[in-house]
Amino acid sequence: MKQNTHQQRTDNPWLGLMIGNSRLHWALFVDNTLNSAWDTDHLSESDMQQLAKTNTIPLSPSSSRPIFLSPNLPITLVLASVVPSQTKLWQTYPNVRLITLNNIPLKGMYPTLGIDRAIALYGAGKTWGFPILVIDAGTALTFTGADANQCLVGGAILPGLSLQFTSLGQNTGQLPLLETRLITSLPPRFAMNTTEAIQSGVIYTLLAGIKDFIQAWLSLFPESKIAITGGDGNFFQNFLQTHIPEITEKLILEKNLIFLGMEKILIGNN
Ligand SMILES: Nc1ncnc2c1ncn2[C@@H]1O[C@H](COP(=O)(O)OP(=O)(O)OP(=O)(O)O)[C@@H](O)[C@H]1O
Ligand SMILES: CC(C)(CO)[C@@H](O)C(=O)NCCC(=O)O
Ligand SMILES: [K+]
Repeated sequence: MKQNTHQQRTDNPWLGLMIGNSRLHWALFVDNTLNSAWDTDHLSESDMQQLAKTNTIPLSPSSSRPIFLSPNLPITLVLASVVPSQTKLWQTYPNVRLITLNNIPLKGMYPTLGIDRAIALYGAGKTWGFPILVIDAGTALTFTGADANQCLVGGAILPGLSLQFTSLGQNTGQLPLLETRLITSLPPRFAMNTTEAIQSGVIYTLLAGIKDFIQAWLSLFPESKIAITGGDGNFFQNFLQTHIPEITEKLILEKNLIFLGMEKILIGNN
């Protein structure tokens, strides 16, 4: 039966790796359950040499509990990547399974759709039901929606929070480079200093844009849930709750959405 083949595939521990544009996102699954998730920088040259030589992955969720991987029976690495140059580096690893759009049971996808968007969308729909809208607040901020038939409706891509600060900081003579993690409260809308003026412009414009996309989505699919993920997911969820309290009950923050999606894809019951 289908059930058994699934169990064979998923009962052993496996490591999920999502190669994002800024960093690597990892998750360890043990007994079909997400055991731990963590982020690292992209791997260095020497890390990659170690991987090629020993088939061990020089990373661990915590230094006190390293993952020791036997070269004879390497842990399955379930890989998805939006950075083609990084994908290639992992092809030396013997037990790697690359997830591509072909593995995702969504209809109507276009060929260049980002695999992270497709996995997160599928994971969210399988978890909270279709139709669904996913907001991924990462390096890029994306909206990706699917209808009740698990068919891609489409979405939008714009520079994420840090990238907006970076583009101002790096492409102007006088503007400082602001750090997202230092922002703990909303700035005044009409700011009287440079730092808060940048924060106001970027944050209120992003919030207004997100609100507008959510409202446009809900006018098409009033019963839809909206899942938020990505490095800035917390940030936006907090502010959206105060900004548009009426959608609070529809908003779901799930930091590990990409890994929920990988798990659903491995289980394979469409
Ligand atoms: N330690 C961190 N390093 C980098 N970005 C961080 C960190 N903590 C929070 N962030 C925020 O996360 C955002 C990047 O999100 P994320 O890590 O999801 O991006 P990513 O690696 O490009 O993944 P994706 O490709 O899925 O967007 C940045 O805008 C930044 O504000
Ligand atoms: C939009 C990003 C950068 C978000 O990580 C990624 O999904 C990507 O590279 N997408 C390809 C283009 C598209 O999704 O239409
Ligand atoms: K990205």
